Amino acid sequence: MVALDVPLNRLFGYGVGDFDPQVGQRVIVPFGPRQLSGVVIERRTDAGDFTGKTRNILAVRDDLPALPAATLSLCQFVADYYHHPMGAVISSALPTVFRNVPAFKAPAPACVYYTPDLQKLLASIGKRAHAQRRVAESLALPHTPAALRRVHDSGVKWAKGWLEAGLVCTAAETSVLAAASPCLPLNAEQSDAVARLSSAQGFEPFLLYGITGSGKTEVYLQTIAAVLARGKQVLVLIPEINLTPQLEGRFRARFPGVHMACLHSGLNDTERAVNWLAALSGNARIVLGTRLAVFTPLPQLGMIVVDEEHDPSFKQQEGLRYSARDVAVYRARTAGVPIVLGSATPSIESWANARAGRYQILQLKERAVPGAVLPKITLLPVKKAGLIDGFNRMAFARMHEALDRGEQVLVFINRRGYSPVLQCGECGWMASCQHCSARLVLHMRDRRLRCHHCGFEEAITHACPDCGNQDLKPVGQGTQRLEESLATHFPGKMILRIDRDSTRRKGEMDAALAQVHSGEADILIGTQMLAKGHDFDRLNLVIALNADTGLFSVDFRAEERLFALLTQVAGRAGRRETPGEVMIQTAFADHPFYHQLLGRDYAPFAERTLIERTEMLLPPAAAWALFRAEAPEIEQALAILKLIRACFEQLDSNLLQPITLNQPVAATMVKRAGVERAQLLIAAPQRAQLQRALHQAMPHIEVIKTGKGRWSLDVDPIEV
Ligand SMILES: Nc1ncnc2c1ncn2[C@@H]1O[C@H](COP(=O)(O)OP(=O)(O)OP(=O)(O)O)[C@@H](O)[C@H]1O
Ligand SMILES: [Zn+2]
Repeated sequence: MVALDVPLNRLFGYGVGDFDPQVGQRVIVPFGPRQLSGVVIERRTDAGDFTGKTRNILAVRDDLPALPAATLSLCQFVADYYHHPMGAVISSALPTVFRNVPAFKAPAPACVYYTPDLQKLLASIGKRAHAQRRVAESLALPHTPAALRRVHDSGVKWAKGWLEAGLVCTAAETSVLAAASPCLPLNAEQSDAVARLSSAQGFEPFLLYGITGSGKTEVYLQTIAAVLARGKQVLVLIPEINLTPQLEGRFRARFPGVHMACLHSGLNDTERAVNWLAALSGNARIVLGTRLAVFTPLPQLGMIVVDEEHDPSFKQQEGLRYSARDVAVYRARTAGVPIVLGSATPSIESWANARAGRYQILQLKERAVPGAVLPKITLLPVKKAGLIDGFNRMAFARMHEALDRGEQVLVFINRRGYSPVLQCGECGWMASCQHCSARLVLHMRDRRLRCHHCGFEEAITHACPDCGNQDLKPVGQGTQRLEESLATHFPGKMILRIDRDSTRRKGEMDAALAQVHSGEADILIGTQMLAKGHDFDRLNLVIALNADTGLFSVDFRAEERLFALLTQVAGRAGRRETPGEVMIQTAFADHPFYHQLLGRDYAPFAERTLIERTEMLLPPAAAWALFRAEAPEIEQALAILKLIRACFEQLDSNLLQPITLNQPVAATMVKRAGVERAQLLIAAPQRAQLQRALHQAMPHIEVIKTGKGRWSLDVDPIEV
């Protein structure tokens, strides 16, 4: 029986022919007129049902060793829990190259070049051959071919020449032992955490609840050292943001002799496949990756770390809608290994688990750098009259002071583009997307109006299409407008805007961060990309604009997210000896949310939120499944959901009894990318009850005729 990535929720039977495929092996099979790559899930000796028309497999691919049973059963759990076809789950768990029919040819293993005697090497190079001398000097430290090419285009060619001349050596990338960055002497809380984590036996889930800058990373590093010393592999999951290089650097510096494999979207398909195979073979001892890495086979898994466990990017929002954090916890349990979920603002789900005693709490209450304290938070009222280009006067005053002291300032606004609305001053018309129920965002630099939901764009209109008025005004501000106005208020200061538009191309983010670290940049304007995880030395003042937008959302998780985001943003300030200050501009200074934020203590907020959720029967006090449907017309989408709802109504009464069946409703943003959307929420007090009902209902739901529409299921949705 073979699992194939086709939209049918079943396995497919094939004959073995002349092959001897093992369970977990990759095979090529005929499927209609096509050939597909699949994975053997089961071998049956009773050919009973399959004689006659059964076709044979065409090939067994040995580019991929058979997947271990643990990986197959993890995929099976995910397929069952998220109600997704097994073939599709396996396919998404595998690196892309193994989803294709052709065999994957792994490139020769990367080596590094270095010189044992730099003086001798330099002596062999002409004084004026500056480029060659530069490459030679770089070889004092081991360089991979790719790194050498960055030094100079001909770097590798020259290194090969010197290799032949005996002036340069090569070594396998992993065997080079540079000096490890020293372990920091831990404070009492950190060493308690490391002690408890490294002595954990079997499945033990921990919540590492530590304020920003409390040295959670150092706790991971020293715990990982202990796990590696026992000969085990470690899986480290991090959110889908541009933090990987920084974190990767810290890990590599600490464990220079250890083979570490990264798995994230910054790698090409070949690199991913090579790293993944290194994990599977056991060669890679540390796997550091984003969401998808949770499926990486690790034969000697000894511990799982989920950093910033509250981050929404751990949940995939399309196709296989899994939560990598939840899957990681399941994986740790079946593998019988400890798992640590780290955050300054744990998800309310994990908070509830810790409160219920299911997770052990390890708390870090102090900032790690001696003398560093949490920043002071001030709320600045936004009264229209008093604002200068959107800023309270006080904010400007503080910015001047900080810049005069030679420090950096971060202005945080979670909105890219120039302004979110282009409006006609006469009739009130606003530029909207033709395909979505959304406004078009003005991008001044390239004079375009863009939809941030579907990617639609058009040239800026110069006259109102409704009344012909030529006075169209940008309303509200985004990062680009902020950049423009700050440039006039702070002439001569280097302003660096970091958002998705300014870092689209490869290397742009690294270059920007380098400018922050070198101190070149004075004012940073950033969206949430810059809010998380970065460790800057000279940043003591953070100003957050427009935070209120998260406060009045229909999504019950909006406050939780805003708290996490503002805590992260605030956490960038004052990470060294100088105390930081955070100013949040708000029109709702009396809102209980801000009171709790001012307390800089997440616990009271989490407690209040958990009580509210329990009273209102919201997750985690209930289990949710959300069916979404989309169709050209909203009525069609609603009709599909009515049919789905009917499948639940027909369940046995004991299955149906604990279930709350809501009515299908239009989505908050009805139209998106040209289709209209609706949703149907199914709830139950417990996950198991919800799962039983889903398992009974799904076979009926899968055969519903959907006409021009389609539906999808999101178990444990994080956006509603
Ligand atoms: N025991 C220690 N003594 C001195 N400095 C430390 C210690 N532990 C960590 N640090 C330093 O403190 C700073 C913050 O640590 P780290 O980045 O690990 O914090 P974090 O808890 O992961 O923060 P965040 O949640 O904001 O990402 C780093 O510069 C780190 O080198
Ligand atoms: Zn659109």
